[in-house]
Amino acid sequence: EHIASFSHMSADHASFPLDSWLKCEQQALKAERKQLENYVHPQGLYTVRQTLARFLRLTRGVKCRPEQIVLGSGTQQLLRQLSSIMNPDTTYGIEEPGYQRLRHLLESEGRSVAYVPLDDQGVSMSYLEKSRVSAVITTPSHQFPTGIIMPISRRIELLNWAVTNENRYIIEDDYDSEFIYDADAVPSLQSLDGSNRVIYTGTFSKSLLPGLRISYMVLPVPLLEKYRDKLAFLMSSCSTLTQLTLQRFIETGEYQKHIKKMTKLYRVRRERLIEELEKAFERTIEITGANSGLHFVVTVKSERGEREILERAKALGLEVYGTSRFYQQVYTSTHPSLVIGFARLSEEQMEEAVTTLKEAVYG
Ligand SMILES: Cc1ncc(COP(=O)(O)O)c(/C=N/[C@@H](CCC(=O)O)COc2ccccc2)c1O
Repeated sequence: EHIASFSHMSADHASFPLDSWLKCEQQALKAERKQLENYVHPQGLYTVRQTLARFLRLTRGVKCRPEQIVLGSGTQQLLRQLSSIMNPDTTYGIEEPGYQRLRHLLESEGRSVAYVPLDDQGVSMSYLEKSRVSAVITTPSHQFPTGIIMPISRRIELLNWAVTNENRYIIEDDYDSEFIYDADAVPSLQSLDGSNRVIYTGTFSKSLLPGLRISYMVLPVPLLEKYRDKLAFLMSSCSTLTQLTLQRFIETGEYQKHIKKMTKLYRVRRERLIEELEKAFERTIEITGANSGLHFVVTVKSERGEREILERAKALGLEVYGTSRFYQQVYTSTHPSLVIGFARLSEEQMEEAVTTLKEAVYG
């Protein structure tokens, strides 16, 4: 067992509003027996999609009708469905560094994949324009793992890139968009898209629990028609009970209340952690990508490479991940960088965790 964890792969489960979730679940079980006795619409219950459409418009400016939403048991399942209705010779662009599980999924489906390097504003347009990528998968709200927030100017450039060729798409993975600290929420790419180029995906894994397995995708109308042609045989892949519970949880305002509470809690934790890190490491670290999400990146000036630092951290009982795991290419950098998550780190553990990290890096 770890003494402390900087894992970016966990939400703060201790703060999950179990009582109100259970209440919504019991109400759903009682009031919606009919729905539970049958198979529901392949895209998920229409009434749940109505709630989600309203919620996405309110929180992310996403413009869509319930018909365009597909509920799924995780982002990977939705991407698998999407890649089966898109042009088979699409080349998918994955951010480098980026979320490798989506790359593995696309490769396992035999799709062609290329990597798209980043600059300090997100996906590099100069690279994209020269590449054969026709569908770029991007995480503009808090780039995974660097934490870059894509500014509006780059979003416009990206949309212009997409409209210059009708085979081009942007898959906006709005992961980690719920928690924003010292930055204004930037409108989603989908809300700026007037040409049916953006497929918007999101998940409740971070704001609620990854184990609920409830994620969603918003299809532009032309792709919705393809979805109906090719995938009408599918059954909804996420539990009807979870769908109905989530609907109540949103409709009763519990969800927004939870986000407000967690944003306050995470903001305090993030500030405390940054203070502790700067105190312990003085000017030998650089902290980036800290303005939103549940993790940031710490780059250290140390002769030790990432692998050695992680091995030492492990031996000291500290869970922490490096950024090289998010590169398709071998990543050799002079200064190793670590993904520092703070969702699961309590304030009591913080000082010890930082001291242990310093021991791993410089000890
Ligand atoms: C970019 C990106 N997009 C979507 C997802 C979520 O996918 P879904 O849960 O299937 O909808 C992840 C999950 N990334 C996960 C793993 C990252 C890694 O492999 O190192 C981390 O996910 C969680 C982190 C905290 C709390 C809950 C989940 C994604 O990193």
